[in-house]
Amino acid sequence: MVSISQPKVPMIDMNDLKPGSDSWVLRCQEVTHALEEYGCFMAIYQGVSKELNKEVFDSIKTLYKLPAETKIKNTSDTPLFGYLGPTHTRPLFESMGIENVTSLDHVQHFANLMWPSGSHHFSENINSYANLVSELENAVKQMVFQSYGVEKYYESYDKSSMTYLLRVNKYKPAKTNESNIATTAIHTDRSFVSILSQNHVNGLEVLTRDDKWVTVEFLPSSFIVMAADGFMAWSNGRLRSAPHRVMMNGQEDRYSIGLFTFKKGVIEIPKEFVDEEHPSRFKSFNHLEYVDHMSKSPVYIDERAIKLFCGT
Ligand SMILES: O=C(O)CCC(=O)C(=O)O
Ligand SMILES: [Fe+2]
Repeated sequence: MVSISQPKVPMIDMNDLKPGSDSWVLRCQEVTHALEEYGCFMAIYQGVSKELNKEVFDSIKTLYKLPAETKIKNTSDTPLFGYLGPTHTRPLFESMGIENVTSLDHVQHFANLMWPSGSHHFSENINSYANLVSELENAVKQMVFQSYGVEKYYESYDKSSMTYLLRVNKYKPAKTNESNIATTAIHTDRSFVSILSQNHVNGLEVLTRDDKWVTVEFLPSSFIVMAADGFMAWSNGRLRSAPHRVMMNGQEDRYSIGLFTFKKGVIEIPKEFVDEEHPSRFKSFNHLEYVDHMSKSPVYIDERAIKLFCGT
């Protein structure tokens, strides 16, 4: 019998890593290689306990039961960072955003808008979840910087140098007469790094270098780590900002959570990345200006956006 193996995104165990240990050094290479080849990998990471994970997903289900007039109170100065309701072109999708989610005050502000008379442990849970996932994000950045020999720049990308947006998404199953393709359009993320998790319903697909769609089959305690436009440009194109989309095929609601990170201020392309063999492909740019510009005039939603904004 001929078995055709489906391509899969690489899986990397990100537990118990101490900078400098043998397993850290090995993982640095695996992480960087995965982000260069696929633009993403599946991180097995037990930093978020099963209990916290369950509470967070349960509270998101409750959040989406709120009436539309409450959900639209989730607004932002940056278009696309607040509530997005179902539209004609995207009838299955709803999304809400919590900016500066690593700060408890900001999550409480969001929770007070949604539940003026109290919200149990929503803020504490979401804030802990975001901070725990941000540890994974920081380890990934540190590993990539280290494996490229530019660790001296890591300090400018540590937690205090980034801002963290949490988006919680709900996808309804497609009815038989609805196209399931249009759940989300093919895009790359405007962030530096994106880290995604989901309930038990699959749907995320990533485009490989040879133009094949890979369905991500999440495992327990797993997160998809993606290099996004900011990280790709920082690396002068060494890392891939992976095009992806969501397709709903089953009969159940899908909930996903994305932690999107943005550099406060300018992303400088390290001079070490530019030489005769690797000509400069991107100019230094202000990351939040890029995000703001692209959300106000979204000419492109894939990797052409960053090339248009700061490509050389
Ligand atoms: O829901 C997902 O798995 C992906 C969401 C996504 O691509 C995004 O919010 O940018
Ligand atoms: Fe995305």
